[in-house]
Amino acid sequence: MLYTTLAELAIRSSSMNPSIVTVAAALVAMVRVGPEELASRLSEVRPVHLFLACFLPAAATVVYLMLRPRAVYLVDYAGFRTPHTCRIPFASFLEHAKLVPQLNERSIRFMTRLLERSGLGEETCLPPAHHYIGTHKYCTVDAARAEFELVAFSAIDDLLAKTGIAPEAIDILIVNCSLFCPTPSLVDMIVNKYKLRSDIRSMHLSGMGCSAGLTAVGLARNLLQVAPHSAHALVVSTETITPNYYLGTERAMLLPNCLFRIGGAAALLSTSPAKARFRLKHLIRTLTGAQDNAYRCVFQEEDGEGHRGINLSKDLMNIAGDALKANITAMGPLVLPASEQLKFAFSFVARKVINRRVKPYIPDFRTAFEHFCIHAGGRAIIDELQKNLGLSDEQVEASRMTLHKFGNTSSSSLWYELGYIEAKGRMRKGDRVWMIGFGSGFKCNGAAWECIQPARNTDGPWATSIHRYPVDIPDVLSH
Ligand SMILES: CC(C)(COP(=O)(O)OP(=O)(O)OC[C@H]1O[C@@H](n2cnc3c(N)ncnc32)[C@H](O)[C@@H]1OP(=O)(O)O)[C@@H](O)C(=O)NCCC(=O)NCCSC(=O)CC(=O)O
Repeated sequence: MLYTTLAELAIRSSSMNPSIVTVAAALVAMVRVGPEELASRLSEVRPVHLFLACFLPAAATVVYLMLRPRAVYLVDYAGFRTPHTCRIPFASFLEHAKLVPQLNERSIRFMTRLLERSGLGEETCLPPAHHYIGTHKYCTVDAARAEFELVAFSAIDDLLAKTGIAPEAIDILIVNCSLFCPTPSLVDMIVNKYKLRSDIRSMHLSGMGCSAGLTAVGLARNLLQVAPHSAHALVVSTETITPNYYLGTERAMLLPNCLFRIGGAAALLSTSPAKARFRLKHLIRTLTGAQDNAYRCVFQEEDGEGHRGINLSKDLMNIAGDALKANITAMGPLVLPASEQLKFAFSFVARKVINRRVKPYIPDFRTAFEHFCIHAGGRAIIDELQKNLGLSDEQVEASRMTLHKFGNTSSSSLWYELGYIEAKGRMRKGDRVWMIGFGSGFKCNGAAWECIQPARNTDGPWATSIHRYPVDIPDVLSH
């Protein structure tokens, strides 16, 4: 009787733990049957039954553990600290542009207008070659390599110093850089510089646009599933600006000259939680390139006069909005609390069944994330996301300030933003971060991280300027 009561108590008090409930239930059953009946039943058990009873659950557990996806962690990351010598205030940028014979007065006026409205500040940087007069003559393959070396090697040096990981411990190396793709590849340059192992798995993602940083993280996550336990994957994300200065007069191709700036970041991922700072919870990739307008909205081409550049479509904001919708439809169920999902489901059903004019419910992602890193692709992108996701000014502060301080640094902008949040001391253990990248293709990639260990110091690209941020960014900058 006492045993029965104890077991029943155990069942009640352990309502949250199924294994305790199972053991307690077995105990109750045994007590109810009685010792003699139990002994006679046990004597009927044959060795084969015992073997199967032990072996099958053990085998199932081993198979489950082997097939279960391994958790992937961000050990740490480091952003390239832009040197003061590469700074390009608006006045210098425009004065320099006036000296480029291919650019006419109308183009200069247009670029001036764009810069004033772009959300960029006076401290963004261009690579050394863009500071020379007669720029195009200096934009050689050697100069482009030098830019990559400056950015990537500095970021990797910082990362290795921070993490204390030796280069030989790197098992996987992925570089994403969209527009500069030399041979030997950028990956080979890193292997050569750091004398990495000959059995390293290495990949260079080119032509994949500004959202490729998260594509690289997703690829690293997948490769880490089949690598030895506790393997390390180094991801380097950058865009080499040197060979991409547009020298024509097409407005849609002049826009990148005004927005893109030098920058890059290195991130170390591992399946080992030791020393890790963040855990990768989810990564969702959306590619809408099957639609012609989405495919062509960020397009490298030659203009009518043969000048090569990147054509940014005016339709980009609508296309990005559609890609975002598809991405959050997949991300939402994984991260949103049940209440938000129910509200969304009700509005969906109401629209389908009752009236199509019922406003669709946009889930409140602030219930799922404490921090947001939105690709700093341009002021309009951040404005649009802030509006669509109902984010506060503080929640988009990291994106706006990154655009102001560093410009559009392509895929590395997300890491500068994470760095901003940490440098401001806003990251807490357990906080959830949503990174949203956009880029040519057209792609929208999203990653959800959980903080395990906030940064211990503010060393990094924001170290010398964080005390001046946030700054006020007017819609139109007046000089
Ligand atoms: C450039 C802006 C800051 C300007 O903002 P404003 O709202 O103040 O002004 P606006 O939109 O009226 O534009 C000002 C003038 O520029 C012109 N204009 C704007 N965008 C243009 C475009 N893509 N092509 C040609 N002209 C363009 C407008 O017609 C207008 O000229 P007029 O007054 O004469 O009509 C903003 O439009 C912006 O942030 N756009 C998004 C930039 C972008 O595409 N970023 C993604 C980069 S790609 C990326 O990051 C990923 C990747 O590469 O993979």
